[in-house]
Amino acid sequence: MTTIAVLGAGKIGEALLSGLLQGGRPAEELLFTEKHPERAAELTEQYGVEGLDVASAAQRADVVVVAVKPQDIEPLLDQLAPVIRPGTLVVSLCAGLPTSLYERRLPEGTPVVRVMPNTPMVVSEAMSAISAGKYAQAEHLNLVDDLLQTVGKVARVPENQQDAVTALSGSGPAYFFYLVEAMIDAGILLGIPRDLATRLIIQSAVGAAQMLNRNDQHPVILREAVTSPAGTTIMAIRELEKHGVRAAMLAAIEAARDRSVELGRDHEAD
Ligand SMILES: NC(=O)C1=CN([C@@H]2O[C@H](COP(=O)(O)OP(=O)(O)OC[C@H]3O[C@@H](n4cnc5c(N)ncnc54)[C@H](OP(=O)(O)O)[C@@H]3O)[C@@H](O)[C@H]2O)C=CC1
Ligand SMILES: O=C(O)[C@@H]1CCC=N1
Repeated sequence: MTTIAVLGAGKIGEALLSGLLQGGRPAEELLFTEKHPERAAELTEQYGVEGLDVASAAQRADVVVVAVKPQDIEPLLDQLAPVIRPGTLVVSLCAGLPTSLYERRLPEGTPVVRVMPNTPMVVSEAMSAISAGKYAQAEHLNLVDDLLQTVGKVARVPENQQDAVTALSGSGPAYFFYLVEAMIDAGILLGIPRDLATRLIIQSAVGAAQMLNRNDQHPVILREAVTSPAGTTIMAIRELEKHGVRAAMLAAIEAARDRSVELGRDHEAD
């Protein structure tokens, strides 16, 4: 039995708890900590998972998953450092934070794995990228890989790619939601009722995602197959190009990468 404590059961922490439960992990093997007692009570009622304080969770956990905002890491490490048991595996889900931060602040030799997951974890379709810290061995990386495979797909990446990965797949679902939102608005502009516009666009997104997921055709080929000569799609593509949507996407993802780097810099050693 491997006991996993999620420290900070907010959006991604809750997604992980619910994904692991859906993946068949028993509630008795999961713990969480939360700042607000009302939220902790709600989560326990909904998932049957026990909420504890950091010290009690650290006493019982074999794996500690850190899922607080990067800006909240320092007080959490202050709480964790004196109570974590030797050999406990620390898994960080935090954007920007390097494994070296944990290695510096927690007892010497603490194994750390940095992970960038995403919220489709709630439907067991997460994309998680994992990187080993200085003291993490193959067994630690394998354990995290197995754990995350129950909630989606896993890629192993060098830690120096994690800021870019954060910008691509960590934030990635938000870009798709944004696009869906904009397309539904376009439906409203064209006089389609919101419910119908929403159904049309969501099913188009689901179908397109499944075609992409078949892995046998490049997105360009799929787009070309929709784009008839002198037809409707090419008129739309011309507008997208005119408005610089591709360039906007490149600049947006670069800005997200830069913010991830900045979040890590805030916690560099003096
Ligand atoms: N949301 C996402 O799609 C993704 C997020 N991440 C990363 O996951 C982390 C969490 O993000 P997200 O879930 O969105 O953020 P949330 O703010 O939703 O969740 C963090 C939770 O932790 C609580 N918290 C803060 N400090 C402590 C503490 N010392 N002990 C216990 N609980 C604490 C917060 O309470 P309070 O709100 O009161 O401060 C909040 O409920 C971030 O580092 C983010 O970079 C990674 C990938 C995707
Ligand atoms: O926006 C954020 O900072 C977090 C990290 C990746 C997705 N959400």
